[in-house]
Amino acid sequence: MNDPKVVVALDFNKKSDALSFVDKIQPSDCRLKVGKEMFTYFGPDFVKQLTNKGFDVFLDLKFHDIPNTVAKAVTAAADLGVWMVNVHASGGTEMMIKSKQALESYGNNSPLLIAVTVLTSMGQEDLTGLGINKTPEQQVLALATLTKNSGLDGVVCSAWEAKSLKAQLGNDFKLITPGIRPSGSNSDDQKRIMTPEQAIAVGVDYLVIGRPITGASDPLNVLQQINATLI
Ligand SMILES: O=c1ccn([C@@H]2O[C@H](COP(=O)(O)O)[C@@H](O)[C@H]2O)c(=O)[nH]1
Repeated sequence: MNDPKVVVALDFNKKSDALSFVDKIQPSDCRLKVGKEMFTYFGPDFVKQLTNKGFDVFLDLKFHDIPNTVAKAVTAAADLGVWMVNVHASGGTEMMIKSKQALESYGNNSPLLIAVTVLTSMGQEDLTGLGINKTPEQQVLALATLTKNSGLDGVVCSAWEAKSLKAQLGNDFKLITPGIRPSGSNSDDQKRIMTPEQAIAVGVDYLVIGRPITGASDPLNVLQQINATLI
């Protein structure tokens, strides 16, 4: 069964730019991520357009609100037919449990529900600035443990935490990592970065990659090169 590891972050402000890339690829090449920018501009219809083409869509809206509101939001995501949806683990156990329960009636059609731990754009200084006296690795482990105990399917973290999370939370607990940068590419605003090959080697399940692909002069070629290194 084909299980593409790369999830391309479609962070465009023009639908035509996103579709000109999407029209060159197949669902077997990669999964697609729709985040706050494209969802705010183009809404559920854009997500439907992608799922209708057969793509697995990760709806990356990082819900963070009271339990009732987030449970209803993930239900709306399930109604859209997305493959994966996320919440912030810092929303707490009750919010995560209620969200997971809200998806029970979808059975095998339920999207994977994962939680964001520490954003990959954040490093030690950012945590300290928030008054968190832990290393990123310790804080990720604390939030990932909360997420697993709430019954969710996995977490968004950086590849740097993958080894210890797999060892402590088990292989079935999915790790989805942004902050992936092919060697030689710009890190942009990402702080906890790793190359695609290294990330797969440390046990990451899915690699979220945006600008290194979408900002390239030949995005399809970059995607194909990355996929070739993961075989
Ligand atoms: O911790 C996180 C959570 C989400 N993201 C999102 O992933 C992509 C990364 O894009 P790049 O262009 O490859 O940096 C982007 O959509 C973020 O919103 C993240 O980077 N880190």
